[in-house]
Amino acid sequence: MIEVKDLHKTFGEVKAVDGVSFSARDGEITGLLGPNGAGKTTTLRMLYTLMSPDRGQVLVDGVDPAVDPVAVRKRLGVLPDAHGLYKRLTARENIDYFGRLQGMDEAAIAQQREALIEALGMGDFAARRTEGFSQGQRVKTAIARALVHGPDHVILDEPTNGLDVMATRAMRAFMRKLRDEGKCVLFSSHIMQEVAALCDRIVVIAHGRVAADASPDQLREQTGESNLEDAFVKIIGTEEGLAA
Ligand SMILES: Nc1ncnc2c1ncn2[C@@H]1O[C@H](COP(=O)(O)OP(=O)(O)OP(=O)(O)O)[C@@H](O)[C@H]1O
Repeated sequence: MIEVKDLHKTFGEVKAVDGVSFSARDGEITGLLGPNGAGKTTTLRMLYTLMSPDRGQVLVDGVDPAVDPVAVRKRLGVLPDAHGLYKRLTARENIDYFGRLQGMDEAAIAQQREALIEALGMGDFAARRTEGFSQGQRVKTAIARALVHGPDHVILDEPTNGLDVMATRAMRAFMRKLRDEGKCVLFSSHIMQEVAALCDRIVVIAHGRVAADASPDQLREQTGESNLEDAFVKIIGTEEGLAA
């Protein structure tokens, strides 16, 4: 379980995250939905130990990354907003390298890597250098790399950004599979349909604050809108920055 308590982060004049609290449970997909610039990426970065909060606390299975960042990183698989693949390495080599960084032995790396290549449909390009990969191929490689050590929790920053319809469907199916394995899946998106299609729980973020935190059904109920898209617009107060 991932818990976020009263997180704050300011960059100069910009209050990027202004008191965000929520929980993401194991065996559920939690979506952070918000318009461009709402503070989603900054929140996730504090969660996966890339950035420290000015104030507030993150707990991953009760462990605070400010106290034990290595223990937290072992529990997390992270697809960051910039995928940063090593372009001279093949997809397989990129995955293996991360397994070694996690201290795994070669047999375990090979087994996990091939299972992920199969699950993500990467067989056609796994032996190629990542230089020149399409967006979908890059995202898949970055996800396989993030999951090679078998983390309990998965954090994905805009996982379907730039993917075509087929790749998006495959990514959604993969996220459901992770959820059904009991993992805690937390992802960010500014695409309402995405969140509506996938999430057990939706945390709506606007201007660095949580504007709503509920299941899709509860959101419909709370707003009195049967259509989730209308419910989101009502909660956020504007359609700006949200893609249907
Ligand atoms: N390193 C930084 N330095 C200065 N400002 C930043 C930095 N990171 C984020 N910001 C600002 O903080 C605010 C929140 O940005 P953030 O990237 O968290 O939003 P987001 O919800 O992920 O948006 P998007 O959907 O566009 O990716 C924005 O105004 C952004 O310009």
